[in-house]
Amino acid sequence: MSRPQLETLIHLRRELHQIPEPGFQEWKTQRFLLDYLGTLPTDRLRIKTWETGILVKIPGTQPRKCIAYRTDMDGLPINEQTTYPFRSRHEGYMHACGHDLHMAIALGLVSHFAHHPVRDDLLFIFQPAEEGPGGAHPMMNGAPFQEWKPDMIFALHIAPEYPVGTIATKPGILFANTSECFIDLIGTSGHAARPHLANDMAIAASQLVMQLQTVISRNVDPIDSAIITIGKMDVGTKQNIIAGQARLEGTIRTLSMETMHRVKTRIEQLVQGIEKGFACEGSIDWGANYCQVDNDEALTRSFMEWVKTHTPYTLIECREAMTGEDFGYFLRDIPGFMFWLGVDTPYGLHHPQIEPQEEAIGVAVDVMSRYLTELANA
Ligand SMILES: CC(=O)N[C@@H](CCC[C@H](N)C(=O)O)C(=O)O
Repeated sequence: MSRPQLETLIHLRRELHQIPEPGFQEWKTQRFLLDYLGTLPTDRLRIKTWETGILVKIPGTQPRKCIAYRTDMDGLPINEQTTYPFRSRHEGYMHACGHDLHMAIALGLVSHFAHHPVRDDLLFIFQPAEEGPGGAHPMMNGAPFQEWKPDMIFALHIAPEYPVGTIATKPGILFANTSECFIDLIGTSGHAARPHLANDMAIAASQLVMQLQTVISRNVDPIDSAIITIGKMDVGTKQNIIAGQARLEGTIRTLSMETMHRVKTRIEQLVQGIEKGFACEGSIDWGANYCQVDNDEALTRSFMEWVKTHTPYTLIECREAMTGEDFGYFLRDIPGFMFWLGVDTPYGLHHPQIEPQEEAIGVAVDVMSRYLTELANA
């Protein structure tokens, strides 16, 4: 890709970076993407919207199959702390998981194939709500996707830990099963000086958080992997009032559905124990569940070999990660894979200071435009 083409995509990424929006509220993002798509040779593109998402089909010259590429679109509730002059204009929201880069890459690919037709149909999917509550599954059930259902599907995710020019993936499970976990405990509030007349949910919640970690250390096979992270606790109302309620918000990660089931069962038992032990009421809402990202063995192997032999980039066969991705729903039905794209930043995903190297956009468009061309013309 030429320097001016890369500059255009970097500009698009910076514009998108300034308007991060929560899942299923990506209306400005959708408008921005549609406006850019409108500048491309529109006689070559078929465009449909679904909620805040977009599907773009580029009909092939002699189609035998349809090949899809997917990007996510949503931002995260994080107060940005980067050094960028183009920081988020949406107070309290940030593209801290690379979805701004992911979208710029997808736009680069649409632009490329709008000007360079291939034999098979191509479908570009701009999917809302990856961070939650999950847009992939409902989008797949929607009419536009059903009408244009692809035969293969691919996606990438930025990887802070790898240098620019690195592609990392593996056949089989790449990302974990996930389930959100919201636990409410209801007791009785009261005066700080009269604890015997109240039922303190600060104590109950603290004990529960500690007990939850024993599920990982004592109920999961140590050769297997699982995580329970409680990322948020909301307890009580004031320092001198005994807390009558507590809410724990977290996420569970496992490498199999069986382990997910076991972990959830143990959490339910522990919450029942807290109810008995503290004479309170407990309830659990499992929120959004994502199935594992399970890369197709043969397609992934042949892509890895192709990167090694046909590109100047570094290919790493990585280990699975406990990250979640609702792209797993696409891969449950359609063969394909996801890979990591090196963006070389010391700050991890979801960090308020993450500043991915934008040159990686060029690497991704180069790799995927060449790979999709080869598949679509084979
Ligand atoms: C790539 C990435 O960071 N994905 C998120 C997916 C979150 C799923 C859901 N909201 C949950 O928290 O379980 C991740 O946190 O791994």
